[in-house]
Amino acid sequence: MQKHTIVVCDHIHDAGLEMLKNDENINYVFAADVDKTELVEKIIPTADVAITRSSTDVDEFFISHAKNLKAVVRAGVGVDNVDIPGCSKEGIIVMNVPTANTIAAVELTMAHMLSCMRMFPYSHNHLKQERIWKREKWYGYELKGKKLGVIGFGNIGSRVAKRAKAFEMDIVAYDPYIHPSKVTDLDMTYTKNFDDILACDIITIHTPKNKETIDIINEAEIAKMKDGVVLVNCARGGLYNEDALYNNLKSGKIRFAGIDVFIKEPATDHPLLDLDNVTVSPHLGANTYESQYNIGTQAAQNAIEAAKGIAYPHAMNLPIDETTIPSFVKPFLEMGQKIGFLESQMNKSQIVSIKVSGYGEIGKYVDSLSTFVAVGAMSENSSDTINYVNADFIAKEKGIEISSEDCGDSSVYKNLITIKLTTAEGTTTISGTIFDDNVQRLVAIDGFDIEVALRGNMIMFKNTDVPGVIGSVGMVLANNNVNIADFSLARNTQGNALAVVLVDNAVNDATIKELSDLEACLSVSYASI
Ligand SMILES: NC(=O)c1ccc[n+]([C@@H]2O[C@H](COP(=O)([O-])OP(=O)(O)OC[C@H]3O[C@@H](n4cnc5c(N)ncnc54)[C@H](O)[C@@H]3O)[C@@H](O)[C@H]2O)c1
Ligand SMILES: O=C(O)CC[C@@H](O)C(=O)O
Repeated sequence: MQKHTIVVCDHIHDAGLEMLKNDENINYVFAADVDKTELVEKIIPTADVAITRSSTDVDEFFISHAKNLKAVVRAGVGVDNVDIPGCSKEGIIVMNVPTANTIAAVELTMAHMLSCMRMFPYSHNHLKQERIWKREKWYGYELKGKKLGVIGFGNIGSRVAKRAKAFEMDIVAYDPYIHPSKVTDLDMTYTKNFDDILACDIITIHTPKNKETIDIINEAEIAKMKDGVVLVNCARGGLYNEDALYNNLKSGKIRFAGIDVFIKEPATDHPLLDLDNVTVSPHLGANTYESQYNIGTQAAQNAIEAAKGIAYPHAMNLPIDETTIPSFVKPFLEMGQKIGFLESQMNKSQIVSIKVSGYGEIGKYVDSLSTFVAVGAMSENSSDTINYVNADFIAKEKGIEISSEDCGDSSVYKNLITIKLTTAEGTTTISGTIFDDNVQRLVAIDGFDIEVALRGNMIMFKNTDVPGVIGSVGMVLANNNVNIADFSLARNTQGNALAVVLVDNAVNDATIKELSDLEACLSVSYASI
């Protein structure tokens, strides 16, 4: 397999860096400490995939130097510093890591809210820095009984609301893009009237930053608020207009504000820092060890999968209109691409055709699905950079016939996809489904009914169904220091059997050859997902 270059543009957890270092197919470049202009001009042109955080803007300058780039992995949630339309134009997939830092941001929001109510950092400094013990100076307010307005009730907003409820606050949530029951089921108030938010004692915001949400709180909105209102922003700078925030903190209309994010960061010179009714933090919402470990490892895993063409988890600019497809379709697209990738490793030869069949509701989406399968199948052995934009075109150029079929209802599974890959050497057919808990499972391989996970290092061993084969396979693997993680077996009516063995580490060609020399072996293939 050719080596893929992954450039890490900002700091991520060491565990993620280790994953990149340890993958023999990845050429890993750590560029977090490189000056940003140098990064873009000298390093980005070599990148197949870039991992970024909020310190690296993926803007016109960046994109114009990204000559080989297949994907950008934003190691975090917010993609407001990524030019998504610009990336789409160049066929660059943008992915984020959506929930890994949710709890960290939720807990920081609670910390700001409590600090605002009790002026905690100020009383702390008074005693610690100035050595003054003046209890009468530090009267605060309680959260209990106060109305909390939550703007944006997604991963973070909804969890802030739950924690605030534990403090016996009354919650009012504004989010026009969710079903009201998401709020009302929690015994909280859902509103479509923004004025209900403005009437709250404390307001916290948890929306993305976009045209609709920039300045969502400005002078006019603040004028409608209660005197002495408290505002918290741990989402993005500029959702509350910064000038309006400053003026109204200064006048006392806003009693206190808790701010983690600024329009321009680093914000070491910001006027808000001069006020003594603000608690600030330098964009620390994601800064817990737990969150950084989760983000770093997930970003690395997603970047590796994207670099190899296996999958693009959490892609935000897929070549389909996501508003027109039901949510159950996206995991099937991702699984289709992985199956295509798996089959091209099991059946290594010139691809002749790919046929995609969909059973159940998924049958309506087989055309989109076939593009994803083609990306997976062609990525393994192609010198071209294959993406969703050029996959069909490159397939045609290579003479690969791609077809798809809506097969109507599935007899056993609600939705099922079957992918048949034909190469100059033969045909491989694999079926897969997604179980309710969003788990991808292969359910048939070359006519054998077998249920296996679609991940890791997989050995597919076909044999005549005679005693002692499992032991011999286990022995060969043990002798070669290969540890078995999972072993699934299936038999057919022709007296043959298939074993799918998941192993902990990569398997070399010599070990596969030893397995193929076993007497009962009909065929053996190895794939790494
Ligand atoms: N400070 C930090 O370090 C930090 C860490 C993580 C996330 N964030 C930021 O927090 C914000 C929320 O993240 P999340 O993970 O909860 O995202 P999310 O996508 O789960 O939730 C966002 C919610 O906002 C709602 N929304 C969108 N437009 C809206 C509008 N105009 N009015 C009201 N609601 C609207 C959406 O419907 C959604 O429910 C993002 O801006 C993210 O970048 C900051
Ligand atoms: O740490 C970062 O890069 C930003 C974290 C956070 O704002 C996010 O959007 O995930």
